[in-house]
Amino acid sequence: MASDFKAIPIIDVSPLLAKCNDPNMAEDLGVSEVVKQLDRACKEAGFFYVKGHGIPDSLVKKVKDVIHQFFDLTYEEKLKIKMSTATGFRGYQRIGENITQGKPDMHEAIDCYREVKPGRYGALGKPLEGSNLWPDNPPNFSSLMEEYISLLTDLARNIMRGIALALGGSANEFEGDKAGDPFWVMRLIGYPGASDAKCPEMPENDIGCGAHTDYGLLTLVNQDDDIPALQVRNLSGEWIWAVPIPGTFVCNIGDMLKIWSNGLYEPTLHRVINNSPKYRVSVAFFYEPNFYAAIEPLEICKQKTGGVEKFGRAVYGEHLVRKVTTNFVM
Ligand SMILES: N=C(N)NCCCC[C@H](N)C(=O)O
Ligand SMILES: O=C(O)CCC(=O)C(=O)O
Ligand SMILES: [Fe+2]
Repeated sequence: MASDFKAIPIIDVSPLLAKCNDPNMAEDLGVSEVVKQLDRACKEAGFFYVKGHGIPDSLVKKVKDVIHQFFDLTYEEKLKIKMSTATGFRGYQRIGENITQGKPDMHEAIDCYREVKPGRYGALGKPLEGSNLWPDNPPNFSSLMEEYISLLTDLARNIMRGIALALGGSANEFEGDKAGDPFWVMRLIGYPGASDAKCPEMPENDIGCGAHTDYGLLTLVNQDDDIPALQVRNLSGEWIWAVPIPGTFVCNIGDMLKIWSNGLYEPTLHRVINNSPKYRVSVAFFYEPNFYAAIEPLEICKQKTGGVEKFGRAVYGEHLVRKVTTNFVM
């Protein structure tokens, strides 16, 4: 968050996607143009919309439709897939159970993580061990989400190739032991409206999700059309709306990219306030480093920022587990 941006840029990533498996992609003019836009967006806002992403519109909509259907169920039904420490923090959490900056958030959600088999990440990964809990209805809920996760993982990996070039690295900078085996997190979130029947006591301007930054590399948000609710804070502290733009994902960078880029790119504070009378859903997909990735400033970024490391070393999985295990009252 390094500027007083008033609007969030829209980037057509199709030229990047067309060339992202070409070993000479960095020399392509179309790719260079996208890379320039990514660099600017990451420096100035930490947020950007992507269009030309190739994810079918029908899937993007379908995913939100089934989530609306789920949140319309009674608490009793929803609690059949209740999240707990025993489920590896996977599953359904009620309104007010997620805590941000010490205050309960006015949202409900299903949290999902990449599967963690027992022992896979040793003692550190133990709290997240388990498989995701999916609703029974519709019967294709889980296959729909799995298809979505697979497509978004590929898309995020390709956008990260553009970001790697923007930082002056090779396109594969984040492959291998950095994010070649990416962890992922997905939150299916529902925010009651200002006078929603599900939450009649909710006042206006109540916080759907308090101000925070995301934890990993790159987040892709698929939000309901027609309901502005996501806000991003600029340098002066003004909250800039990330209004829904049909056909796009809202993307933002996470905490680990700040370290890898030695502060060239910083995650931006954002929050959610649903003042519309309508119930809003969003799907936040978090593309993250390898669970055990050791994050320290990349040499190329250090050189561009005075040669001194601005941040100490972090392990992504430690950062994630610390957040997840302190996010809830259950
Ligand atoms: N996996 C991610 N990034 N989730 C974002 C949730 C942010 C709210 C959370 N209570 C917090 O305080 O971090
Ligand atoms: O619902 C949204 O638009 C964004 C949610 C968010 O910022 C998050 O879950 O990290
Ligand atoms: Fe977020």
